[in-house]
Amino acid sequence: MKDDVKIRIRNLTKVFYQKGESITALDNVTLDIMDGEFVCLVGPSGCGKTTLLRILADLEQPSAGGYEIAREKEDRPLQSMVFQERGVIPWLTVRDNVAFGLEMRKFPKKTVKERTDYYLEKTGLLAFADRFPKELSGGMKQRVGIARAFANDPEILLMDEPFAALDEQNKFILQEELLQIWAETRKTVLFITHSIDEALLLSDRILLMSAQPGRISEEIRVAAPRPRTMEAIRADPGVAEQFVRVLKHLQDEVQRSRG
Ligand SMILES: Nc1ncnc2c1ncn2[C@@H]1O[C@H](COP(=O)(O)OP(=O)(O)OP(=O)(O)O)[C@@H](O)[C@H]1O
Repeated sequence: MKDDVKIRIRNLTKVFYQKGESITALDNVTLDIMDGEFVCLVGPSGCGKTTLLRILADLEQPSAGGYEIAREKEDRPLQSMVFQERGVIPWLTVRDNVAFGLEMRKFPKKTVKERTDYYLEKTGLLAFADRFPKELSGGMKQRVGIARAFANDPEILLMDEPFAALDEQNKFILQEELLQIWAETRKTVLFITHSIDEALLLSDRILLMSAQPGRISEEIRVAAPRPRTMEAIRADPGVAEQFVRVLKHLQDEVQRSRG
């Protein structure tokens, strides 16, 4: 694989069969994601975003085509996934949730503690390390999922609308925390969102998908300088133009799929 390509997707097609009908969720998707790139997938509901992530997470098999994730270290998991919900294990404390992947891989106790503490601190969870998920707010639970994903030190991170269920205030805080951790680790991230603001704040590149069957129909490079804040993004005229472009794309695709 070319040096700096982290995820290479070639002619990926996924067809689901249900009750005698076939649904083409992904149609011939070809795409390279570079090492350390933050890419957001945006598209109308049902266009195949989650299907693409699930294939890259090895939870679903492609019908045709394939993908490759460049491996840098042998002892790393290929990918960690952060979901909108269901991301925490209810019977484990916050600390044990974050340490889970590392424990499974049988790292020395000292390494597990150091790495767990580091990400607990980064996500503001150190003081809550001994609590159980039912004692946490929605925002804190999402922090646990993020801390665990980064602590695992995977080759790539896959995030499926991790902030969608949070209120605006919490969402802004978590988005900026995520950006800080990402800036330190420079993990390759593929992130699904329905929020144009979120995509513009986080991404190096936004991939716009067409309504079913899902294809990548356009890409937008977000040139705004980093580190970014929502205030700066909202005040940037270039970004405002890109907002309108993404919005128009979504409106056109929704119209097309209805019509
Ligand atoms: N296991 C499955 N069996 C049958 N059809 C499926 C299955 N999983 C997904 N689909 C169909 O594939 C299409 C793409 O679904 P997917 O969940 O990937 O879309 P999405 O873009 O993530 O949608 P949303 O934005 O609403 O979450 C949809 O039509 C969906 O109904």
